[in-house]
Amino acid sequence: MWRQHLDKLCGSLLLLLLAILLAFQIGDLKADGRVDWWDSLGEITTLLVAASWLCLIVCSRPRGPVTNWLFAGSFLLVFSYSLDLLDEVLSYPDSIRLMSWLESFPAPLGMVLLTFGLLGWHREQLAINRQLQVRELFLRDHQLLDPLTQLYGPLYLQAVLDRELELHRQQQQPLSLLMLDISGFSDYNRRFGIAAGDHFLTQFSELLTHQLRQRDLICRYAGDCFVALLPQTEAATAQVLNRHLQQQLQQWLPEHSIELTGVVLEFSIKHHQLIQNAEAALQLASKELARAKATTAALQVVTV
Ligand SMILES: Nc1nc2c(ncn2[C@@H]2O[C@H](COP(=O)(O)OP(=O)(O)OP(=O)(O)O)[C@@H](O)[C@H]2O)c(=O)[nH]1
Repeated sequence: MWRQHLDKLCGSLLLLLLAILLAFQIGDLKADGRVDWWDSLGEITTLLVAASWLCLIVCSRPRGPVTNWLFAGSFLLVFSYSLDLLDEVLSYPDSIRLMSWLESFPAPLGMVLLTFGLLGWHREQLAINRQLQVRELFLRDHQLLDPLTQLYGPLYLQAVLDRELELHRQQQQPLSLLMLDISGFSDYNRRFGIAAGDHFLTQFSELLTHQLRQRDLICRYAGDCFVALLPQTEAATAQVLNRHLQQQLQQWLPEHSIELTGVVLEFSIKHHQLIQNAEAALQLASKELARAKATTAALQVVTV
């Protein structure tokens, strides 16, 4: 997991190194007797705790905005506390205030960023919990769940889509379906092996689960094909979601030529007689997906 954050880690380490070099450039070493060892011990402990937060974040979090907040927050703490510790062994001329600012300002800013990140993490966790609660209702029926990704399978999707189509007709509310295919996945399997492919599918399913809302339903429709059913959603929102997922995937796997091909079916009230049931809708989406792949379009939008 930490490899995903290599760019951030290198950039941050460089910044810290530059600040330390600057401190040695500006400051002079204090004589031994002037070092307050108890104070230093406290500062070393604080620095180690902040550094361990940073390690935990890079080892356990996928790339994304919430991780960026958490990373930036904890890095600023590490930055501030490192310079604070240097302050114990270096003394700076009274006329130069720069080191004092670099020591003092990043810590409170880091706290604020960390708080934003924790709020995001909290929201994410609530969304996952909600998904888990809904899933729990169906756990006894193992046929409905895909054993690898623990997402719903096509049988459950079909049942819910039939119900949603009925509601859509009765209540005339917008409804969209996003079908996504991972292009280049068989190549990924060949290069890295089936186990790595399985891991990829599991991670991708988690990414989908994080990105969608409480009312959305995510299913693994076939091997590398996923469907998100988006009630009360216009096609434009589904397109934004698709774009967002594309970006996440590019960041996550920049070195592999894996891409998403998507189809958005927007069920319009006017044309609803064209699509009678879930089976017909899924067949149409599969057909449009094949067409999008043939024309190398990233996304096909169809109103039915
Ligand atoms: N690791 C792994 N691979 C799977 C699983 N289910 C299906 N696959 C593989 O997924 C691939 C799906 O085939 P394709 O849709 O032709 O793969 P693709 O390379 O993405 O081809 P295009 O979508 O046409 O670009 C096949 O290589 C399957 O072996 C699974 O559970 N785990």
